[in-house]
Amino acid sequence: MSLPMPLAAARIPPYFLNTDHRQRSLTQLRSKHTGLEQYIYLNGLKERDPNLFYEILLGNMLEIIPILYTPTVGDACSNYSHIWRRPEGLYVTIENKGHIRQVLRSWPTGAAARIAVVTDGSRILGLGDLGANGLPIAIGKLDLYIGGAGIKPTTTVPICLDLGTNTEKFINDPLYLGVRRKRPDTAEMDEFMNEFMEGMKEVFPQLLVQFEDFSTDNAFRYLEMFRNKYRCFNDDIQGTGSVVLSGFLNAARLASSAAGTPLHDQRILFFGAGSAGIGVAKQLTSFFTLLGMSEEEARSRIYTVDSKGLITADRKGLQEHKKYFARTDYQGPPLTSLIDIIDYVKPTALLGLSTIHKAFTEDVVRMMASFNTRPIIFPLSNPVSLCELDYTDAIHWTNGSVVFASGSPYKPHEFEGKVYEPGQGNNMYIFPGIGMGAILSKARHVTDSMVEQASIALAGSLSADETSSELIYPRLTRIRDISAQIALAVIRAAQKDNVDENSLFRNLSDDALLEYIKAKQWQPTNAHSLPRL
Ligand SMILES: O=C([O-])CC(=O)C(=O)O
Ligand SMILES: [Mg+2]
Repeated sequence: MSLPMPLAAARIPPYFLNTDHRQRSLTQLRSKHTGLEQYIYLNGLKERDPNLFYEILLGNMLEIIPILYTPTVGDACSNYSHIWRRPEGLYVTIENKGHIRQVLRSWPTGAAARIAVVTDGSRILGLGDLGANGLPIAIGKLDLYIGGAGIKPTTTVPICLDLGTNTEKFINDPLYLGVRRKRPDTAEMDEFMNEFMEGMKEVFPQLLVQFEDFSTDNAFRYLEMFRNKYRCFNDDIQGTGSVVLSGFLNAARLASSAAGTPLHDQRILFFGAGSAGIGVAKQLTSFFTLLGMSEEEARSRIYTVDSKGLITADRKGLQEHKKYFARTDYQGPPLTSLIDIIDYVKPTALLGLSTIHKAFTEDVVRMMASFNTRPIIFPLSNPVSLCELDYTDAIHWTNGSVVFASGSPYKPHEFEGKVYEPGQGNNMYIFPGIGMGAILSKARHVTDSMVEQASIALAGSLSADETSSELIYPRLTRIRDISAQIALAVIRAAQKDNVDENSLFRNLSDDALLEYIKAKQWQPTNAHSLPRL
């Protein structure tokens, strides 16, 4: 409602402008008792006053990101049909098949859109098929694009593809917001996805599409189908692959300076062989080949484990995406328990992408520490309630020798007089920079080398202080700077691969280009926000 000025002024409390409304909002936020209430509060603040919302996000990242993003966004998704307040993203449903373009055209900012995060809700974090409740993960990722890379809010589009859900509980919930049907078969879904992607290209010609939290088979399938046709990437395969490679490189450096194990002697055990597990394994092997290893040699460094145990090539009915890393050199009876597998493999690094809470038991962790001076243990499943290992346990059971990164945040921990800081191996360090680089260079596609260079740039971005504190990822408060450096590396890789359509950058020096990228980063205006009347 807009009122004539004198009347409008009369409705603002007389001393309002002399008070710090940002502080008031933070106090209100902190008075909420659960993460979900804080999420709802922030969501309301974003609607009332987006500038203030982003100011608060940028000024308090360590506090706010775990609410908008993992772990609390997991609660927001699980409960979305119940906490829903207002439209805040685009739903494209299976019932829209045949006229998806019209639905896309209803998005208010139209062709100005630059980045869409698209989920079909079928595998939200490690929480499974949440159907139409998946939208908050797309919103959370885009808030990180805005906060972490400086993408302009009005150019972002969160999209939930509502193709039904196989989770009975939602179909039976009277408040469930989605279409009440089971998910379609592959043929029907392919038709839908083809029409959707064609429509996206037509309605939003400048758009980068980030696929998020699709079930494993579909994650690989649509990445392969679309990666050479559209400007797109998959965050769970490529983003997670890239961020974990980066943390692994820094972890291996720390571990090898303690034990002298060179990079090519690492044995890496993946507990979990879904899109993230296999995505990370592929990123690591591809990097090893850059170091001069043969593909065979690189692949032999990797062991994968799923719910049935060590994945071996002789196993019947192995899913397609698991075949590449299936072992051909193990002959005995199937190895099913993690402890037996660790005893057989003697890994230097144990990576968890299983969504099995506390799967890394005391025995497992102590065994890792028994043959590694600095065991590398990354329990990466999200949210925290599904993480394979708590940070405090990791520190205690290894006497502080662990090199640790989890997918969701943990607080620093004091042990025997020393404060240990955990790493967060979450794709949030990578996707904002990949996105910004792809958008600015107008890359036709997101190539493997753009993803790989993002990872190398992140690994090399530690400050002297972060290196001396033995961190493997930079501190989150520096994410805007880090994203700019990653974007620079991504643009250079796009140029080398000849997929850039913005040739202006080719003549700029790295310093000049970095400056340009930073100048492009959107800032909330600091005009003192007035309440909307
Ligand atoms: O969203 C996150 O925190 C990381 C991620 O992509 C996932 O777990 O699916
Ligand atoms: Mg994800």
